[in-house]
Amino acid sequence: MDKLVIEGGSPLYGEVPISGAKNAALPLLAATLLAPGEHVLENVPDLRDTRTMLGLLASLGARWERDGGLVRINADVLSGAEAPYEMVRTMRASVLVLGPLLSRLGCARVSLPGGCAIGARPIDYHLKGFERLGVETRLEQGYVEARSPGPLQGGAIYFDVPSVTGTENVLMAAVCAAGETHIDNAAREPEVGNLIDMLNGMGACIDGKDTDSLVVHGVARLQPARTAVIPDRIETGTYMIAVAACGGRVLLKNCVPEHVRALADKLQHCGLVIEEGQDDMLLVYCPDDGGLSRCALESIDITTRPYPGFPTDLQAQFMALMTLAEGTSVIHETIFENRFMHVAELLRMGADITIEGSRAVVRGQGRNSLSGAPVMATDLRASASLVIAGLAARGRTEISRIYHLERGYENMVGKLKGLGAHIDRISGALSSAGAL
Ligand SMILES: CC(=O)N[C@H]1[C@@H](OP(=O)(O)OP(=O)(O)OC[C@H]2O[C@@H](n3ccc(=O)[nH]c3=O)[C@H](O)[C@@H]2O)O[C@H](CO)[C@@H](O)[C@@H]1O
Ligand SMILES: C=C(OP(=O)(O)O)C(=O)O
Repeated sequence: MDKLVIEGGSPLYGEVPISGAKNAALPLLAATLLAPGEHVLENVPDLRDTRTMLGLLASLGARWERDGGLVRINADVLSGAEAPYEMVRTMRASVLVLGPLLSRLGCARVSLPGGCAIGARPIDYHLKGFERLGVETRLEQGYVEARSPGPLQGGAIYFDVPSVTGTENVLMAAVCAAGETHIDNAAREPEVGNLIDMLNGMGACIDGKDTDSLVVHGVARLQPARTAVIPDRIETGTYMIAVAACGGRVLLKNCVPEHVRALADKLQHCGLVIEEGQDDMLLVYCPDDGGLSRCALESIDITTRPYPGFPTDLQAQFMALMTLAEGTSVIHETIFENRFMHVAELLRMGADITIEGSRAVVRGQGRNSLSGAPVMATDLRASASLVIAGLAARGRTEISRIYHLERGYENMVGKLKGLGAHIDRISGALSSAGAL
């Protein structure tokens, strides 16, 4: 099994380019199923998840080619309407093809994703939303079978909890439904806004972008468009936290400072200096304390919330940071019921954390408190938290099961090496040879 090997203790210096957002690229790729013709997407990150989505689109009949971040997709003829279990189980966001297939073909068969390491993650809001548009849904042999007896009709949908992919899926189903669709308590994440921009560029008529109340005025048809994927705010936040953990001074390029406001506010409280440059730059550094560039970190509490609140996708990374702070931090996870898988691994590195229901109490023991250890990644952001802990720890950390990380971080090893980190990816063959 491939591993990451990190020799911790080096501050980070330099520049890092932020990639396109996984969570924006996935719905944009799915949306290309909505209209025949050639769609062009820019700034598409090359990740395991975007490859899986391109594989899924190809299995539905779409043709695509990729040149760096530029992806051209042509979905003139759809040859199927099914997303099989083998694909959905490796990437839950495969359910995002349900909405476009319903809009284009009036039917779809998509495997239920099931739970994952961070929680049960049902898709009942998606299905209720489709039903409000006149779609009949049933569960058969682990698959959602959705069919519209006639043309889709606009309807009124209220989400009990704002769901990101639920909002995206219903938007894509509703764009060509007759009449108006109202989505209330919709998700306001920037990735939803990116999808709305793409859909409106294709000829859809959606009002209410960036609010929790969306109105879709159904249109007869859509045409392809050219759309750029927004910068990844979770990748941006991960590197910001890494600088806070390791010390140093890093310029983050091609990011949207506004999208990481909740994190920046917490990090500034902890002692990090953050300067917004031009629109697409953030300079983060730990003020110098006698040449070591490793200021003392103050602890602070966080509660995860839907955007613009503190993102659950940065909770694990922030927890790694709080183990290095002076004082106690309470981390309250309100979005997913089981998103503390990283705690057991951080304990192996010397952290002092106890879990009390949906709260983790982190007793920070200062900057030099973690020591390297062999640890195992359990999900995407848990993996990122272990990388941050490993970068800040004394000695060597080996992280196994890194395929989780590769779902969502483009070239993380290369980017960190570019900042001076001592991190390498070693292949399974090499690591077992080393063990002999
Ligand atoms: C591909 C993608 O964009 N993934 C993101 C998306 O996931 P995803 O869209 O799956 O997450 P949701 O926003 O839907 O989940 C929010 C909450 O609603 C619950 N819920 C959701 C749908 C539903 O039908 N029923 C239900 O009960 C979930 O269990 C969770 O407690 O938003 C999450 C929350 O910001 C992020 O962590 C994920 O990185
Ligand atoms: C939970 C995440 O992704 P997904 O919804 O694709 O599982 C994530 O990006 O942190």
